[in-house]
Amino acid sequence: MAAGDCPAVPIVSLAAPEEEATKVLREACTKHGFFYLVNHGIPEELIASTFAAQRAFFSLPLESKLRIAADDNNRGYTPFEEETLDPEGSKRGDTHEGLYFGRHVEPGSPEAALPLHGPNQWPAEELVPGYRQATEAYLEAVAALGFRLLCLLGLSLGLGADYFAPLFARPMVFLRPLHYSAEKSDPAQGLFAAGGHTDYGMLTILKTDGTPGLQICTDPLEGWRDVPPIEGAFNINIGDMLSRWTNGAYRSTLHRIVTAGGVERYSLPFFFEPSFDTVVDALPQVTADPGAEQGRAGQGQGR
Ligand SMILES: O=C(O)CCC(=O)C(=O)O
Ligand SMILES: [Fe+2]
Repeated sequence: MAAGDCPAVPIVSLAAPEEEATKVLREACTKHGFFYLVNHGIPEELIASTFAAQRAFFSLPLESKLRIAADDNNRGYTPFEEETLDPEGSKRGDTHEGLYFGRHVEPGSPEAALPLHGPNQWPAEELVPGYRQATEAYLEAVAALGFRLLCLLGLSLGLGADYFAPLFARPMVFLRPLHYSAEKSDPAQGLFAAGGHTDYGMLTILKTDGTPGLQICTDPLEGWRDVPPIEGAFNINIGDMLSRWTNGAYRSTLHRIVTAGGVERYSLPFFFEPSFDTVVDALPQVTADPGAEQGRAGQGQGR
């Protein structure tokens, strides 16, 4: 089957009757590992103000950005080409810079002793007025959306709407605002905006500025195919953790960002993971489709 013949990535609507949304979700997660989400309830103004805040931050001089360089808890700024999501397939680092923000954890609290837990690093208010307010509001809204999706995921797996929430009592969340340069990607030369990888966690809730670039590979024989932006929609994908939880029934699909050049790209991936002490093991009551994991063979690395 040629890449062009692949069925398109499904669209899940939160306004649809629950039974229908659950059915589309299951189909999407077993076949693609990706879906679009519409009627999600996150106001467009909040999304617009969050993107505006990121543009303002990333346009600062490098030394200002480095003042909040990522710390040991993986919170803060990472410069262009620092990250290489597919080290085997890349000749240079990925052409993006980014930031990480998590759930605020008070320094000195028992939780702060855990890896990756701690306070966020915010740019100074006078450097980027309103940055923190917009970004925190977005983080909160998208985390609430994550909890709504957990209900649907539980239903779609026959586990019940309330199965996952207790395992996310103190969720590990990371918002990762990204800024891609206008440099054209060149896969043949090992140059990527973001190299091929799977996400390591449960669920990624991605908003982009509408600039194309996202590609997925569900089967190495089919190659890479575009997942074009749909106005107003989120792109959601399953990570390695949920794939393991479901015995591979829900796929963690390879994806990458390949940019056409001449235009910068901004995106807001949000990584939604269970509490630090949640044990993730294959659920005996969920069975895998034969070959569900076949598209993952040996490319890229998890993030
Ligand atoms: O920038 C994007 O559109 C997606 C980035 C991505 O796949 C990631 O950060 O894991
Ligand atoms: Fe990713």
